[in-house]
Amino acid sequence: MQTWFCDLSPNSSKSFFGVMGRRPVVFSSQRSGMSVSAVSQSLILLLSASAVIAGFSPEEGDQVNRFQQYLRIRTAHPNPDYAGAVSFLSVQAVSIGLQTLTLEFSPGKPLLLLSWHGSDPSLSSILLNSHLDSVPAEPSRWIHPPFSAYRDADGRIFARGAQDDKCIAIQYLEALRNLKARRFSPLRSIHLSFVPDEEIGGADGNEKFVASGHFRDLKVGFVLDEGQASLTEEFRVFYADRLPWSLIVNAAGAPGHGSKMYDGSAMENLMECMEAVARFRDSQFDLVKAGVRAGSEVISLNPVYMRAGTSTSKGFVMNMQPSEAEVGFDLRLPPAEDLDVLRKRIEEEWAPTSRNMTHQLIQKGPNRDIAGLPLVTPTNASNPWWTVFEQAISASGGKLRKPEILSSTTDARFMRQMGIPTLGFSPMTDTPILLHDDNEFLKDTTFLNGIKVYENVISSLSSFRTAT
Ligand SMILES: CSCC[C@H](NC=O)C(=O)O
Ligand SMILES: [Zn+2]
Ligand SMILES: [Zn+2]
Repeated sequence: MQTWFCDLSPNSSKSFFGVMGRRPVVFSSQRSGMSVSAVSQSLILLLSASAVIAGFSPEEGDQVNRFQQYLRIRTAHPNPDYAGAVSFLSVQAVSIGLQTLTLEFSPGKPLLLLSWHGSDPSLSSILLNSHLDSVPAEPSRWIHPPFSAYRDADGRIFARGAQDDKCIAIQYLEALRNLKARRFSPLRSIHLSFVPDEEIGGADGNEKFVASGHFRDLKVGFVLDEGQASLTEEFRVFYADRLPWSLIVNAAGAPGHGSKMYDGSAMENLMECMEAVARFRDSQFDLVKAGVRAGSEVISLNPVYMRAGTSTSKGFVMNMQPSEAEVGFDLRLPPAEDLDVLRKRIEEEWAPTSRNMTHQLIQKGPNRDIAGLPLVTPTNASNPWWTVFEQAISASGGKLRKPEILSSTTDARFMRQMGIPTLGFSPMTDTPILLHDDNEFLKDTTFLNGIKVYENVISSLSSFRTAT
């Protein structure tokens, strides 16, 4: 493994991320001798710009300003500016006094790891995770450009990533900045990971990180990762993700004249598949509509593409029935679901070979932890971390809604796979849920309140003695 000193001067990010060696490459470590002059150059640039915002203290104005700066980095797929994001966050980390380490498990996909060492190294650490990347945005559909971080008269800050999940990245950092200023001293080490590629499945990001020696050496006992906004005054917390599957069904059949009705065409076979799938989908959705189950407690299933027809440079041929047709589905399964039952249903009802159908099932990530258990973090007294977390939320004057399963899927599943208790939590109350949506925003006051919540949560978790 190679080690590189970090140069945080404004123009350096392209060059130092361009250097590759055997994986993972360690690019920087403050401890191992970061260039002071290069860092201070960036710090002067950053810290001299004190932001004055009416109604906020100078410190709060600066915190909002730093959030906006991070939001302006173009981290959307398919070409996220990982180097820019890591460079910005590294400068923040140095200004706070955190140890920095940049890892690269996959070329061009850096992972930033920050550490504040606790006074009792025999205790396990806590890890605060967020992802660097964002989903794309369609600027024409936004009322303010998606990478402007425009703050309107109501304090709403518009940006792709404002909720998902650049807010928590800066809130973690600002909470640590405040704790340092209060001379807080953690018993347990506090680590922050900023990982690439969560939005596209995490295979080159967190999945590789948790399997590495770097991760093992952190001795992580508990993880906080992203959650979702809450429409009410209660915070939401997530103890599991749904398991993501991609299903591709191919149907074959005799081609024929568009005017002829006959049995066994590829399209007829595919329609049979779609009808069977639609019946199952209704059975699940009806449970949600009737209020019997939450949306994340059923199996969701949605067609995401269809491919069929005989096409020429002039378009589809309208009087030919094709010999092949294909449909792709996004499926999400609650964590304790019996996978074999669903596999059997696919084989027998949705894509039976007897109807000339084949299928491909791609499971994205693990569904069991290293002990063979479902990827679920207990939210009761059996998990002392839960108790500490819950009490810290109450102590900060917050209320928690009943713990939920997350509808979608995050990198938390990789930490749960290692048997580490992991909660999904983003402190956003009274906020519309706008992740992956147009006009994603977060209010400045909600953002600032989240910093206070994390101060309580992080200080409690890192002072907690009895769990190992
Ligand atoms: C299939 S894993 C992809 C992870 C992605 N995460 C956020 O949206 C999701 O689609 O849920
Ligand atoms: Zn996210
Ligand atoms: Zn997302």
